[in-house]
Amino acid sequence: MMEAKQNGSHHASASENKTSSEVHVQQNGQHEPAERFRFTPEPSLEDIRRMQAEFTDERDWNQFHQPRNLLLALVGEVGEVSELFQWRGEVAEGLPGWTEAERENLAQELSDVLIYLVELAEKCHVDLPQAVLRKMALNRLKYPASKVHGSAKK
Ligand SMILES: Nc1ccn([C@H]2C[C@H](O)[C@@H](COP(=O)(O)OP(=O)(O)OP(=O)(O)O)O2)c(=O)n1
Repeated sequence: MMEAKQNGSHHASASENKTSSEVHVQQNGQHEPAERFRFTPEPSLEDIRRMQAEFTDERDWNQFHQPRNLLLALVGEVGEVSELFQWRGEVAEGLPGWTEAERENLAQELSDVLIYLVELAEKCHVDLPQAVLRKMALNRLKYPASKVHGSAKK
């Protein structure tokens, strides 16, 4: 977000995150449209885990950060994200009409969710990046593209 502020607009950083060529070839060989929003690659989930561990160690807060407390904190932050969307009706991709302050608020609340999620996984000894890979493999098996293409049915 620092870069976005220096550039004077979130749109600058969002467009930097878009691919320059017409079609981006993903690691799995699939193609995605050039205009799809992308993250910067860093920090990794392990970087986030380490930074949050340093934050809690420096404050002697590990004593409060047991799994159940972290889960409650996570759910509380999800509630704060929900508040930002409350009563707006459906919101289109890219959040057209949202102010910079609203976008920054959302970025902060989503970050809180991620930080608590990562720490909850750490305290439960779930290696989250690897678990995500396993879960996505299961998702692909459960919902073969050839069978479910264009259908949201379960
Ligand atoms: N005991 C705590 C308190 C805070 N944090 C960190 C993780 C979150 O990223 C952020 C949460 O801070 P707040 O509880 O102050 O929540 P908000 O930043 O959302 O503020 P508010 O609830 O006032 O909107 O700080 C933490 O790790 N452990």
